[in-house]
Amino acid sequence: MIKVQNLSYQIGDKPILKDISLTFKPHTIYGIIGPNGAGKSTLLKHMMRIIEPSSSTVFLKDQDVTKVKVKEYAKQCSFVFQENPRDLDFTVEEMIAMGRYPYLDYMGHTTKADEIVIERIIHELSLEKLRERSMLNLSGGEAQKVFIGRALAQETPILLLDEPISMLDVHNSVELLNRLKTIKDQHQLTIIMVIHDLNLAFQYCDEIVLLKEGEVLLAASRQEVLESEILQQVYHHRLKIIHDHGNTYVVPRANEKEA
Ligand SMILES: Nc1ncnc2c1ncn2[C@@H]1O[C@H](COP(=O)(O)OP(=O)(O)OP(=O)(O)O)[C@@H](O)[C@H]1O
Repeated sequence: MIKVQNLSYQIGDKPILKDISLTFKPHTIYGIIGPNGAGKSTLLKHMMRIIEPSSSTVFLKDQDVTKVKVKEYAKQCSFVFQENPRDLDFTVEEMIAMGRYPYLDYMGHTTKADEIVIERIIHELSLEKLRERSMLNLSGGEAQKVFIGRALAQETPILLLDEPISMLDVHNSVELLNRLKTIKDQHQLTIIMVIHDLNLAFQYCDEIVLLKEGEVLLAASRQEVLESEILQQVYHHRLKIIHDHGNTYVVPRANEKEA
């Protein structure tokens, strides 16, 4: 279980996060949503420790994360950043293999067990045809899938993803979200992702955290958030909510800006 407690953060005199407290439980997909600049990535960066949180604000299994060794943290939490480096002269297979680094011995050797995981991830993300290709000449979407594969190869109980589908086409987005849902169910994972696509957020996320101007306005089940008027107010846009054969679709209404 990962928990954020009274987390505030400012840059200069600009408050970016305001007293955020959230508890993320296992076997749940969380969608962090909110308008541009709301503080979504900054919140995730604190949980990733890209921005080292001040003490007693982020806890992993009740332990202050600032006291957890980086390699130990890497066995518990894997990340995919919003912007990933593209100038990496490694093959796709080598990149996925990097996800195994917390488990390697001091010589950095992979074992048969590591190779089985790497093969499985390559297969599950349909990366077979790209496995020998250099990261240098992949498309944006292909590279994004590889970074997600590297995180999955870490086999952590917690997965933090900053806009994991931002570069993927419709088919690849849905395929990836289906895969995440399956591994969440199989391994009781906690998946926390920043996601802009409200329609997909409400189809795949069990819980929604709605941020605005550094504050949590609502953290609740997707159903509760859907039923709340606050969603349309925050985005200043009317949304059409369609229930069809057990699915719920959230669609922005064209030409109807202000809610
Ligand atoms: N280094 C920085 N210096 C000044 N302001 C910053 C810095 N980093 C982030 N900010 C500001 O902090 C706020 C929150 O940024 P953040 O990237 O967390 O938002 P976000 O909700 O993820 O936005 P988006 O949806 O556009 O990705 C924004 O107003 C941003 O301009």
